[in-house]
Amino acid sequence: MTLTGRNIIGGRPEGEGTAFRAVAAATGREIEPTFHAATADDVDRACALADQAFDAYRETDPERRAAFLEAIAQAILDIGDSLIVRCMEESGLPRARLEGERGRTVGQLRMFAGVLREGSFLGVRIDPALPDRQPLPRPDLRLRNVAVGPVAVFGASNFPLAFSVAGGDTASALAAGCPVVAKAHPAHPGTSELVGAAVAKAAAQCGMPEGVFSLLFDDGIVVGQRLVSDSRIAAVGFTGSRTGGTALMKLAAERPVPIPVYAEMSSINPVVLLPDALASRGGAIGKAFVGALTLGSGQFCTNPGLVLAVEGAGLDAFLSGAAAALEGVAAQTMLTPGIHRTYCAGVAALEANEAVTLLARGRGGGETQGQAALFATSAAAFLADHRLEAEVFGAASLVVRCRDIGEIRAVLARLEGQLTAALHMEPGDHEAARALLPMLERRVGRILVNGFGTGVEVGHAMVHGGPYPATSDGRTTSVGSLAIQHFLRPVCYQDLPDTLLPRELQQANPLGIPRRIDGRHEA
Ligand SMILES: NC(=O)C1=CN([C@@H]2O[C@H](COP(=O)(O)OP(=O)(O)OC[C@H]3O[C@@H](n4cnc5c(N)ncnc54)[C@H](OP(=O)(O)O)[C@@H]3O)[C@@H](O)[C@H]2O)C=CC1
Ligand SMILES: O=C(O)CCC(=O)C(=O)O
Repeated sequence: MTLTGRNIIGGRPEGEGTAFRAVAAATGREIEPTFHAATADDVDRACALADQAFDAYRETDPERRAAFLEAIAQAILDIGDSLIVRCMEESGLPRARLEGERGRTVGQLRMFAGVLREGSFLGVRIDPALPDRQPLPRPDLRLRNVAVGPVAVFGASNFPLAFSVAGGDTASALAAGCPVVAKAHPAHPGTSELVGAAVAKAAAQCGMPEGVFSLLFDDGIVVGQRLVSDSRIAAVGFTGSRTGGTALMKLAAERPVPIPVYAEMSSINPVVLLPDALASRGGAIGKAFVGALTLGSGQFCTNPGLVLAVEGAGLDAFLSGAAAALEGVAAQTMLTPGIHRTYCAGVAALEANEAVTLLARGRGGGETQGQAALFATSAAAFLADHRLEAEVFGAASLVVRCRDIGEIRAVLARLEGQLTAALHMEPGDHEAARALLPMLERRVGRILVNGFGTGVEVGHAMVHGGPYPATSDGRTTSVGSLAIQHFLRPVCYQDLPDTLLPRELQQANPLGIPRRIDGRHEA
């Protein structure tokens, strides 16, 4: 497909706004074609069409929406290798990673098709009338979840496929019955147009209303701000920086009608190395840790940015194993010049901190490449300096040397909300781990053992979330089937005649979906 460089509004390429070009991540050179940022009129039209599409789209049969999601998945695969090639050029990410990410994107869309067919996302609850109840009769009460309305989705720079135009937020919003207006990340506009055209093609094939999906470009923040401020937008999905996410939360909260922003933001993902694990395999954990730290140049919100351990021979073995592995790691191209600059500034700030020691660095590289780095400090210094808790987005991590488990607890108690926490343990560490679990449950969305949080599994039991600032709303997840809850809200129907009820609530259960009757699952 030839790129047009134009927004996709109601299925058509449109727009003559400010021109900009994509930049090749590896060279910093501009790439063809010229893209056009959405104007105020473009944003208005995309939102108006989404609003017009909403009522028809939200009442489409779950089966039709499932077929639509599957058609999007197929249309993305049908783009073929040109999608991977363009994405490699724009993001600097390697082929194998992007092919895997495409598989995840397609898998995610298909998973939500399965969620629609299974039906429990509708959350149907029925409390049948009790006309003879004393002292008062009970009315007939029937609850189902409905779609919230048009959703604005912000593509993420670090996952140009799985967290972007047809990524998790778009898949869950479309599954819920919400039209989507996607804002392409300016780091990969060509990839975004290719995927956006695939979504538009699938919408046309499946006879969906034209406003069900639009894609808008911008190389600044104005389009995103207009979108979040538009009265027809009912919710926002975002993956990116804490600065960007909190700015959008503020904007959404200040609207005449405030709306939820589901932002997945910063996390340093503490890794706790417990004593027996360190004693028995400290060096091997160090090597595995470097693999997780440097994957994708560390540009993951699940990157292990903080390591906590009690001082001793086991920690020394971990550090030697990690340093030896890190010194062999080549510098890797980072996603954008801005992300590279921010990473270098974060590393420089750690280097300049007198309480921090540089333990090892990866191999040096070119102007756009991130050089991995491992630092250490004491628990006392960490507790005294809030700056050491800041996310350095890239392959840098800080080891906090603790005198005992009590200091590990003290550091964990200080941490902000996180996406993940990892515990490395042997059976002899179980008691120590048990004592840490309640503290971790309060602070993180996912607790894992003998591994690292990078590479989130897409499934039904996944939580990719966590208390603020990991996300704007720790009650939910942005990966996995539960993410559909972002874009649903419950409505109760009291004493409606059966013929007026939506089909999922009708007495005969014509859709054959799981329901709770009087608090119990229907047999
Ligand atoms: N923890 C994580 O998962 C991630 C963290 N980051 C962090 O974010 C930094 C920048 O990376 P980036 O991916 O561009 O993330 P940003 O949060 O800066 O941007 C994400 C998207 O939001 C838009 N945006 C940002 N701020 C606003 C605002 N105030 N109003 C409206 N829209 C806004 C951006 O537009 P535009 O780009 O046009 O300005 C972009 O489309 C990284 O260096 C890293 O520190 C990044 C990715 C993931
Ligand atoms: O580790 C992953 O697979 C997902 C990471 C993520 O959500 C992010 O970096 O934004």
